[in-house]
Amino acid sequence: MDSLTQSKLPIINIENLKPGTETWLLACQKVRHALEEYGCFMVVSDDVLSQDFKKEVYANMKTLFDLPTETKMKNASPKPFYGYVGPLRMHRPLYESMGIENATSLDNVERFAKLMWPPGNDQFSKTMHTYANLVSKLENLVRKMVFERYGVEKYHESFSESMTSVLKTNKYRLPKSDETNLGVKAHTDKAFFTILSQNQVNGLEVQIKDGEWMNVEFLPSSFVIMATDASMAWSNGRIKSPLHRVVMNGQEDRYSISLFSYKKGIIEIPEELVDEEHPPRFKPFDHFKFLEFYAKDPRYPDNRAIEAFCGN
Ligand SMILES: O=C(O)CCC(=O)C(=O)O
Ligand SMILES: [Fe+2]
Repeated sequence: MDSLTQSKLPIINIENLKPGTETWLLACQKVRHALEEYGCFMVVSDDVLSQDFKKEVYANMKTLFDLPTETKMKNASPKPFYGYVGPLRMHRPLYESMGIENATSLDNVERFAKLMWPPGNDQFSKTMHTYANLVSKLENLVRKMVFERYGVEKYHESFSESMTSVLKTNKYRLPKSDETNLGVKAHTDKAFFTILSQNQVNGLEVQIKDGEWMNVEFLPSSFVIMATDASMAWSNGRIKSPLHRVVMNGQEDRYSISLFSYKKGIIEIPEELVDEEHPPRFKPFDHFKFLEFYAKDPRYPDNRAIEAFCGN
């Protein structure tokens, strides 16, 4: 049941894509296919994430997680999973994470940096702000491709206007000999899309079929784009929200960054995606209320959460 498979995630080239061109149309087709089949895919782009810049991002992240726990705990937020999440000795000893809300605004990153390093940390702020903007642009591009491929591009602009995001930085330390090597247990994400990168240490596994886990080998300068419960519901069940987990088998600590995009307010299921063959599976739902619902009752780490919240 729990076997690991060697197949690879689809890799989609997004460099120099221009809407309306043949290559754009082909890429949109591949994106939709990958999201329906796997719920995720990889993009490789040295333009978006050069090796030098990636080194800088992950070096800054290490300085953040090296801060004392009391300092990291100052990053609190009323929004679930936005603030500091520390390791849990019994259930999740290896993992900690730190969210920077709306890191696409330099002011927000500077405010965060002042909290961590009074009176601030210019290098950290500039680097993470630049990173957040690069991945946020990528998220917007992918979302545009998805909307277009489903024939609902007319909703993309207004949808984008109410998007917001959190840059969630994650650290997984190496397990001691008597500890579990499970970094994060199997779950589906609750954002709209997740855009993931990592340092050089692999560990992400995605369930591609029932019981079959695939080890994701990140290529240099790559991101994994992952669909979520919210994008699955938006697509009236066409897009897959993949179960994934992190398992630490390497020799070094693993760092990763998840950009979680959220829509402020209600997510409507486009009427174009509902027909006789595809009866409506979900009611319109408030994205942040869904996140709160899940946080209060995390009984279902998988997509049963969205079914319970707004399933028909
Ligand atoms: O670290 C990773 O690769 C995955 C992180 C993750 O699953 C999450 O942030 O939801
Ligand atoms: Fe996740």
